[in-house]
Amino acid sequence: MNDAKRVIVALDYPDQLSALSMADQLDPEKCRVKVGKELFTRAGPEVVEALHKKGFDVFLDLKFHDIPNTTAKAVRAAAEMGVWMVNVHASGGRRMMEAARNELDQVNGARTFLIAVTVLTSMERQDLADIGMDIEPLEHVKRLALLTQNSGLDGVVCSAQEVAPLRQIVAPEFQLVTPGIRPADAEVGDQKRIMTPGEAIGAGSTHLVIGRPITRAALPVEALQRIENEILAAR
Ligand SMILES: O=c1ccn([C@@H]2O[C@H](COP(=O)(O)O)[C@@H](O)[C@H]2O)c(=O)[nH]1
Repeated sequence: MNDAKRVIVALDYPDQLSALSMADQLDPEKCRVKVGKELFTRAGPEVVEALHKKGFDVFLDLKFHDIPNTTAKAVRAAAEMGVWMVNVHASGGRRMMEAARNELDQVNGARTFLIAVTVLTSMERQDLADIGMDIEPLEHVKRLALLTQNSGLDGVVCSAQEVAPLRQIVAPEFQLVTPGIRPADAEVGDQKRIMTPGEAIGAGSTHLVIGRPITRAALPVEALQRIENEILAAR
């Protein structure tokens, strides 16, 4: 694991210009970037291509959740763009995830990581109850992580709070990608299941997805540097 690239900066911007101007302040040798629903819906594949030209590994975070055929073809389209990582929702089920895995394996030369979202880090027990699930987030995350692994995917998105228990039940190479990262002095916002960068690395997160604590900081580069220092100290 290249420790210098543990951080994935979420480029949650409403236009390509803002996203690329943030990217220009980052070093592709030190971090990766994430393109999510807002930016991709506004700017499309062009922004992914522009980030690739700048040398960044791109996590295309579109969280596909549809019938198996539609999801598989969307994953293929992402892989054909050459993204480093793409994701689906694990709650789409085994057949959906297997179809996505099989389709991805047919893309020549692509080595795109395919992972699945378990329970969104913005959700807590009450949110699961609201959608008819009487279960602790951790229990549901464990169940979905095992289903994801058994469906042949490379890892999951989960909270860093779940990393230590998940490490007990998944393979060592299974990736645990964790958003909901908040430095001690950062605003929590809409996230619920959070951890600091140091705690997340200490727990065994493979990659930390961090957006607003960097992109909305008065000095984003300095904010990222503080996070990198915290990560180094926690190793
Ligand atoms: O469970 C999830 C899955 C994805 N995300 C995404 O990560 C970033 C987090 O941004 P912050 O500004 O650091 O909160 C954002 O793009 C989400 O779409 C997540 O937060 N939780």
